[in-house]
Amino acid sequence: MRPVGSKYLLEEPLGRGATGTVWRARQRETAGAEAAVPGSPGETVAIKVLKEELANDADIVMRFLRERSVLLRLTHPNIVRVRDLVVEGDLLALVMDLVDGPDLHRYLRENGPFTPVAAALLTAQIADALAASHADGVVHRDLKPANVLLQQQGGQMHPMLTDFGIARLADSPGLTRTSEFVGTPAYVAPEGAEGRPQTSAVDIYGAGILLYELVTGRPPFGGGSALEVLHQHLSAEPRRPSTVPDPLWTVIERCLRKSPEERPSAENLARGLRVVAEGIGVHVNSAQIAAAEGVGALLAPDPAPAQVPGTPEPFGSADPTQVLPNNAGTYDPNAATSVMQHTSGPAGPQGAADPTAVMPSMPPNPPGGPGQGGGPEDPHPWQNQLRAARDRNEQTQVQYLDPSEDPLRRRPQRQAGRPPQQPPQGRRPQQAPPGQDYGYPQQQPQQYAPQRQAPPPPQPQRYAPPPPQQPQQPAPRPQREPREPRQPRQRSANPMRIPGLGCLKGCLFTIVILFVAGWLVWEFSPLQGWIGTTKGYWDQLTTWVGDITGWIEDVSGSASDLRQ
Ligand SMILES: Nc1ncnc2c1ncn2[C@@H]1O[C@H](COP(=O)(O)OP(=O)(O)OP(=O)(O)O)[C@@H](O)[C@H]1O
Repeated sequence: MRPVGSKYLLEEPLGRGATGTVWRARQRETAGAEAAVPGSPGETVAIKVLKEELANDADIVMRFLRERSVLLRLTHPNIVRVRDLVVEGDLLALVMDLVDGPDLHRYLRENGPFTPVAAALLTAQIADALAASHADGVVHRDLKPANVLLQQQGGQMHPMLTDFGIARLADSPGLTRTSEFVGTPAYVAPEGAEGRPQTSAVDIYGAGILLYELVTGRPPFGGGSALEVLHQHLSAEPRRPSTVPDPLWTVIERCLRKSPEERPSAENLARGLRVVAEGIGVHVNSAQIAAAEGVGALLAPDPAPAQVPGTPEPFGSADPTQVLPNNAGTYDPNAATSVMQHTSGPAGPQGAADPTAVMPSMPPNPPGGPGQGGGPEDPHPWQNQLRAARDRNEQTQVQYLDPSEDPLRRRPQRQAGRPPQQPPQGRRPQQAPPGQDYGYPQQQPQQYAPQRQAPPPPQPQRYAPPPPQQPQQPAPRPQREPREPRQPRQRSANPMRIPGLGCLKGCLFTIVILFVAGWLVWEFSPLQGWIGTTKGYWDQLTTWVGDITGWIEDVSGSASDLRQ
C-alpha cells in the first residue's frame, strides 16, 4: 500500500484514464484545515493520481494549486465531491468521495441504451450539475459517459459528474508544449474542434451527445478516423433515429446546434428535459403531452455563458472582463488553446471515434489569427494538427530521386540506393463491438452489482488523416514511379580487364575498315585510271608501301651522312 501524503494510503486501482489512475484509498488520519472534507481515520475514499507528465510540469502544478479553491468548493448532489488536493514531490492527487457504482460508459456497454424517459431524467440531473458549476464560472469541458458515475441509492441510480477541472489542467500551456495530449473527438463541440472561443455551451453540446448516446447506444458522429469525426461535428447534422420521440429530439437537436449561441443554458436544459420526460411517459395527460411538444420554447439560449479561461474570447466581446468567470484570478489570456478533450477506456460503440486516439494539441491560435477565418490561405486548424502529428510522429520518407534532379549525380555514388520506404502504417482505430439496436425501450436503469476492474491502459494510436481537401494549396507533386534497377554492364569482351586492349581493338578495326573502303574506291571509281598504273589494289598498295619505305631509308641515310 502506497502512501499519498501523510493522510492517505492507496489500496487498489479502480481504473485508469488519460490523465491518471483512480485508486480506492483509505484515510490514515484526519486531513488538515486546507481540505474541504477532513474525513476520519479508516474512511474509504477515491484518489486520482495524476500522470507523471502532469505532475512534473511546473505550469500544471501551479494551475492545480490555483484551482484548488474552485475544485474544493464545487458541491452539488450530482457532482462527485473533491475532498482534498495533494501535492507532494512529483505526486499530484485529487482526493474524492468514493462512488459505489459503474461509470455510465461501462453501464451503457453492459446494459444497452436507456428508454427515452430514463435518458431524459438522467441527463436532467447532469444538467443540474452543469447549471451549478456554470453559475460558479466552472466549465467541465470533458462531458462524456465515462465521467458520469452511477451511485446506487435505494435501488435507484444517481448520476454524479466527476473530473471537473481536469480538462483545464490537461489544457495547460505545459502540456500543450509537449504536444502529447491524448483525446477523443467524439464529444468535442465544433468551436472546440476549431480552436474558437469556448464557453459553457461546450458542456451543453457534450450533454446533447451524451443524451443521444443514452437513447441510441452510440454517439451521433462516428467514423474511421478522429478527423472524420471532427469534420462531422463541424458540418454534419445528427441522424435522427425513428425511435426517438419528437420532444426529445427537439432537445437533442438544440443541444447539438453548431452555433454555441443557439444552445440552451444548462438550467433550461434540465427544465426542458423534465417536461419532456413527463410528456412521453406511459401515464400522461394531454396537458403534459402538449407541454412536451412545446419544449422548444423552454430551451432559451444562455444569455451569459461562462467563458472557458485560456481560450480566445468570444467574437464581439469588447471587454474581456465581461466574460471572466467568477474565479477571475485563474484567467490566463496567454494560456494556449487546446482543442481536444481527452478520454480513455475501452473502445466505444461501433463507429465511434477511438477514445484512445492520440490527438495533437492545437498550436496557440490568437483571435483573428490563422485558422480563424482570417483569410482563405490560412491553414485550417486540422492542417496544423496534421502537420504537428507528422512532425512528431512520422519518419522521413526515403524516396527514389530522379538522377536529373539529383545535384550529386555526377559524383561517385558509393552507396547502393535504398529501396523506397513505406510510409508508417497508421494503426486503424480499434473496432468497437457491434453496434446496439437503436430501438427503445431497451433498458430501464437497473440494479447494478458493482464489479470493478482496472481497464487496460490506453494505447496511443496514430490516426489516419482523411484525403486532404486543400484547394488553396498547390497540388502536391505526383510521386514518380520507382524505376526498374539498371542491369549491370556486360563486359565479356575484356573479362580479364587487360589495360589498352580496348584501344588496340579499336585501332585494328579502323585499319580493316580503311582497307576495305580503299579497295572499294580502287575497284569502283575512276581512281585506278587516273593514277594509270592499271595495277590491282594489293599490288598498288605494295608499291606504295615500298616507295614509302625507300623514302624513309633515303631520308635516314642522308641524315647520318650529315652527322658524320
Ligand atoms: N470518485 C470515484 N469513485 C469511484 N470510482 C471512480 C471515481 N472516479 C473515477 N472512478 C473510476 O475510475 C476509473 C477511471 O477514472 P478516470 O476519471 O481516470 O477515467 P476517465 O474518465 O475514463 O479518464 P479521463 O477523465 O482521465 O480521460 C473509471 O472507470 C471510474 O469509474
